[in-house]
Amino acid sequence: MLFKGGGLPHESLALQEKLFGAGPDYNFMTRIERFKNSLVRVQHFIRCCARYNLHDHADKKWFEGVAFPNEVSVLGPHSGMFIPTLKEQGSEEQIQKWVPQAEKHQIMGTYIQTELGHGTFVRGLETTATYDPKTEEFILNSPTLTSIKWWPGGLGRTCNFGIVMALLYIDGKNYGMHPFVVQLRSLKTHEPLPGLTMGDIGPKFGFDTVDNGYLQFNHFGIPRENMLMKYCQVLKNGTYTKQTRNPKFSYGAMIFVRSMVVYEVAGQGLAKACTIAIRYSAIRRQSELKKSRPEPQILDYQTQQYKLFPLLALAYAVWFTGVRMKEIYFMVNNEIKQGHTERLPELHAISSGLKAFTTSMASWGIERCRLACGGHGYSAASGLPKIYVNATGGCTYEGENTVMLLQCARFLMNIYGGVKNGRRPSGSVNYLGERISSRCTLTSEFTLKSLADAFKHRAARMIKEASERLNRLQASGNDPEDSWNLNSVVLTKAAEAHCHYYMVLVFESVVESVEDNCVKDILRQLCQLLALCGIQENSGDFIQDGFLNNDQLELVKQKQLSLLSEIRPNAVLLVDAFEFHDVQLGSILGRFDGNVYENLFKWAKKTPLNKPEDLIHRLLR
Ligand SMILES: CCCCCCCCCCCCCCCCCC(=O)SCCNC(=O)CCNC(=O)[C@H](O)C(C)(C)COP(=O)(O)OP(=O)(O)OC[C@H]1O[C@@H](n2cnc3c(N)ncnc32)[C@H](O)[C@@H]1OP(=O)(O)O
Ligand SMILES: Cc1cc2nc3c(=O)[nH]c(=O)nc-3n(C[C@H](O)[C@H](O)[C@H](O)COP(=O)(O)OP(=O)(O)OC[C@H]3O[C@@H](n4cnc5c(N)ncnc54)[C@H](O)[C@@H]3O)c2cc1C
Repeated sequence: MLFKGGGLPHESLALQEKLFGAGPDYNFMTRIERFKNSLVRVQHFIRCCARYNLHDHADKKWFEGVAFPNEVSVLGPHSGMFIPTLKEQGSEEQIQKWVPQAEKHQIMGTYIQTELGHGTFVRGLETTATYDPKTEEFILNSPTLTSIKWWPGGLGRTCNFGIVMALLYIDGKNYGMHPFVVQLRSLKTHEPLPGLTMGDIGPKFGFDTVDNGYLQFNHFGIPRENMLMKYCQVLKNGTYTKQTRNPKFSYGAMIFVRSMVVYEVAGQGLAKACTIAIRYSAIRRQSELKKSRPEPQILDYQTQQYKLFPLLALAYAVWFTGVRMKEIYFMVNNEIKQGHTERLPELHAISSGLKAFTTSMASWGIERCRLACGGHGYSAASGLPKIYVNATGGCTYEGENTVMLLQCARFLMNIYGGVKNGRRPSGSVNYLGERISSRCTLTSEFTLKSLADAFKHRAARMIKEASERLNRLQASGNDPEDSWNLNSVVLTKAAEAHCHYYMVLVFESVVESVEDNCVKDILRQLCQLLALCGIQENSGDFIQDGFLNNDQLELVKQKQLSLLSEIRPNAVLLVDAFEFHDVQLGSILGRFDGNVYENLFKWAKKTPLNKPEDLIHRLLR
């Protein structure tokens, strides 16, 4: 049970539900059918929560994994953003009023921030909420075309409530972005309320089961009590008060989801893709290794191992890092609730950095898994296209990845600047205060410590150089903003190096904590492979300052190749250990029983194009 903790009982419960275990095939549906099917599942899921007394969020998550395999349902924005924002930004009274209704799904909400003209630049959003002390209302308005809200999940058709991020105006003064609870649709008729123009934004790359929507406000009034008032209040007479706390608290929902995405999206998506590709590679036989011998399993080709085993190692690394990210989020969030906000900047930086780093790696990795499955990987029957289109959304939503790396880099530059002025860093950046050795200690043993040290050296050097380059750009006459932009490629690479080191370190710590020697040895091999591939793929970074020499690089290559053979006997077991049920994988290639060909044939026969259809028949006759 390296992975699951208490998840299995809830998965088994969910699998007993006929609708979840053996529903209609997603691949043969139109977008509208996919959406409707997901809504039917949502309703059934809600009934199951009541029937099985599922209140705990983690328990529901296990259930959801079976109910909505490899897709986001409209419950995602509701339970992942609407409810957490109410809880984090609402006053006690507001929490009492809305959270119980939301948890019982009597109201369904979403998080409404992005606009047609701006997503990344939150300070550039234009929707206004103007307080009118006479009516004690906020008047929400979309003053321009670009201010129309665009993208929120569930907004198009489903949700009847939303948290709207808007600029607060009182007496002509702009107080910045604040969250407002807004009823969007009638609880009786489900029609949009007067003053709101709303709908679905149309088909997308993935996310077929979510009605991402648009919303235009036409001087739409909401009661004063609907501004979430935990950190800032507007009194009846229009007086604005705020606690002397970090103004970025209103960005809390984004930190939460970014922290969850590492595990929920990147970790799960890549682990599923590896399960499919590795199981299939053990079933598929092709070509000859030796003359007049049976065709080998394609997993026996070194090149196939070289494609897949580094991704398997990455899947384990991202999974462990995602679990650690969640722990850090809840720990720091608890500290914040008790008034200790010192670690908020670090939480913002590490969640931004890891969200970007892991979703990019997972997205690239899932596509490599698809390519490694040859022709059948290209078929929807592989399940890989669906996993890819949904997971790759994580590179964009909740902060576009480049922008998130730059946020992480901003923190790293602040910390590095502080170190130069004698401050001691702590937490994930404590290594920036250490003396880092300039020569690599890697030997043919490749201890995990020596590998992690190599990544530490790389990150520290790249952060130092990014900082020095920034200073040089300013010293040569550029203003700070231009210097930042002229240095931004270097900055994103420094942030990636920091995240890469963090991931290797997390993996190393997990290996050290394992007591079973056999499991420990196997995980050590994976961790070594992860690190060695990281060194080889970024070898320029490690050689640039003479840290690693050519002889060591040759050793890296040799060890990488020998690890492929060492991992081969355990490869299928290592993906089985993720314990994904066939329903969760949604893949004929990745079936647990390995019965691929027979099921591919059955599946193809069911495709709607094979059914008698008048128009096609007439056109072809
Ligand atoms: C329990 C389980 C529950 C289930 C969960 C399930 C999760 C699974 C998810 C699957 C489903 C997901 C569905 C998809 C949902 C997508 C929802 C969205 O996209 S919604 C839309 C998402 N949209 C986006 O993500 C938009 C992305 N853009 C942004 O977030 C902001 O515009 C920005 C951060 C880029 C800049 O902000 P700006 O205000 O211009 O700030 P400056 O740059 O000027 O920096 C000034 C200072 O502020 C600091 N600081 C900044 N932020 C924070 C923070 N959060 N905190 C602390 N500090 C922060 C910064 O470091 C700096 O410090 P210093 O150096 O001065 O000391
Ligand atoms: C599937 C999906 C679900 C979503 N769900 C929601 C939701 O529920 N609620 C919601 O409010 N929003 C949602 N969004 C919107 C999402 O949060 C935004 O699309 C995202 O934050 C990116 O912003 P953008 O679209 O403005 O990208 P842009 O900022 O326009 O990005 C375009 C390019 O510009 C670059 N760029 C932009 N700014 C900078 C900069 N400062 N420095 C360097 N490069 C820069 C980016 O790196 C990128 O390459 C969703 C989006 C998707 C795809």
